[in-house]
Amino acid sequence: MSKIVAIVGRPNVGKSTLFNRLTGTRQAIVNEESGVTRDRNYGKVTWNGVEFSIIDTGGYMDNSADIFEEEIKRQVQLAIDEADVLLLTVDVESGVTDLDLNMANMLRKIDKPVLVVVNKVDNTERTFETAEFYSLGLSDELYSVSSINGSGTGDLLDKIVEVLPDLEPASAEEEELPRLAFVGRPNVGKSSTINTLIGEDKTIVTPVAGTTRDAVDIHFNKFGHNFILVDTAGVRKKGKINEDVEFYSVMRSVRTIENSDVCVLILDAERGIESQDLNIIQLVVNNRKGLVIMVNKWDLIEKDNKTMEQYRKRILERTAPFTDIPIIFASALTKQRVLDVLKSAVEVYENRKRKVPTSKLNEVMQEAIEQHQPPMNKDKFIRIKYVTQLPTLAPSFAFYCNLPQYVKEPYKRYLENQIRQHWDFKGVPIQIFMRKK
Ligand SMILES: Nc1nc2c(ncn2[C@@H]2O[C@H](COP(=O)(O)OP(=O)(O)OP(=O)(O)O)[C@@H](O)[C@H]2O)c(=O)[nH]1
Ligand SMILES: Nc1nc2c(ncn2[C@@H]2O[C@H](COP(=O)(O)OP(=O)(O)OP(=O)(O)O)[C@@H](O)[C@H]2O)c(=O)[nH]1
Repeated sequence: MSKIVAIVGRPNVGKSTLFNRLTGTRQAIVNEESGVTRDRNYGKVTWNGVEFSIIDTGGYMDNSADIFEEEIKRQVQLAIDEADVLLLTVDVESGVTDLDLNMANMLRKIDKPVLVVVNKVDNTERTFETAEFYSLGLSDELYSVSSINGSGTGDLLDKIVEVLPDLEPASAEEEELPRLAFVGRPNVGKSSTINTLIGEDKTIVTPVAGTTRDAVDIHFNKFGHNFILVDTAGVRKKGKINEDVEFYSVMRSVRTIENSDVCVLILDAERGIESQDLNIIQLVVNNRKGLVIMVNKWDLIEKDNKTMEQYRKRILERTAPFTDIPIIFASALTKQRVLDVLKSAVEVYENRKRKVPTSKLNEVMQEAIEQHQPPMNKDKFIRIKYVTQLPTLAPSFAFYCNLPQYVKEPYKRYLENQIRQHWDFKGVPIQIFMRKK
């Protein structure tokens, strides 16, 4: 089960610098070619063996002076709804401001852990200036950090791990059921699809209340398979605000995606695939979950015998380099192909569990490597000796070779494609590692 930490704070206090420091990465995966937008706001951290996600709530708005306080309030409220632990970040250079106080007021009313992080404490003198933040009335302890040089962040991470909720692992029986999630922008037809699926169905076992909030998972049976539909309440609850903003759709999707095995991304056929959809796909891929794309409202499209293929191509142009994705053209309204979506999700679930025997893998891949050797790098020959599939939950492969650092992205993509050509990993992100041998 997922654990989510959100960084909140007014503009310019250093949220994104803190985020980069805590996630230990420069998450600027700007991949212009593939059209996959960068992922500056979401990252995974493992500290003392505990894994959690961090979300930076900043940066979605332009930083002009006329930032609406209303907008900031909404962001904080959403972070409060969606996260398990909140980091209220403040800036020792500017001291306590009205906006800090407003946020503190909102955060004081909730019963989730809130840590006050005083940022920009770059040297000892500045430590003496942090005391004024006790006036926020939020905690007995302040965490003084310098996101720029890293000081204090270890203590902060220790504390985060300490206060994260202990989520009971799901029961053994539940562990084995495929967990499916429906995600997508507002109004694409998520609720309608779920209702079409479970509407009059009498085989629903029980709605199980989520542990941390009002998420409801529904046990469900169709064509001999048992499933869990993840977070149906979150989907079915009507949005109170205009959520057609990237931040909201991503933020709302994080926990749902993390708690699933396979995500069905629903698109509105009349709108096609948009940048927010790509963000959601990025989130699915980062979490190494399975993916099915459902193009909903297909009943509204004027079509001939080429429409579907053209539509499919257009989507895959945007998701590249990940293009081995099932796409189903359906209508929740007329029920056309809605069951195919479910079938496809089950296939993807099985694909994600696929384990390729090492001998067979080497047989096929050695041949592929012989046919197309890794390009020489700095006059050096790269020799790939053998490959194994790692015992991870989602498929990942380690190629052992003499100079792993010299094997570049295009060649890794070649290896991945070869794997995909020989075994069915449709809908499943694959990781390729090069290791020294
Ligand atoms: N001296 C010092 N400056 C810092 C520190 N952390 C961040 N800054 C600077 O503060 C400025 C704002 O940092 P950001 O991380 O962009 O702030 P933010 O809160 O994410 O801002 P928004 O994206 O507008 O919400 C930048 O110039 C940073 O270099 C720090 O620990 N010490
Ligand atoms: N024509 C047509 N309309 C559809 C279809 N599926 C959903 N709709 C309509 O699209 C609108 C939005 O559907 P919802 O199921 O509420 O969408 P949602 O994604 O759950 O929306 P949010 O709760 O806002 O996130 C409703 O008016 C539905 O009747 C479909 O397959 N065809």
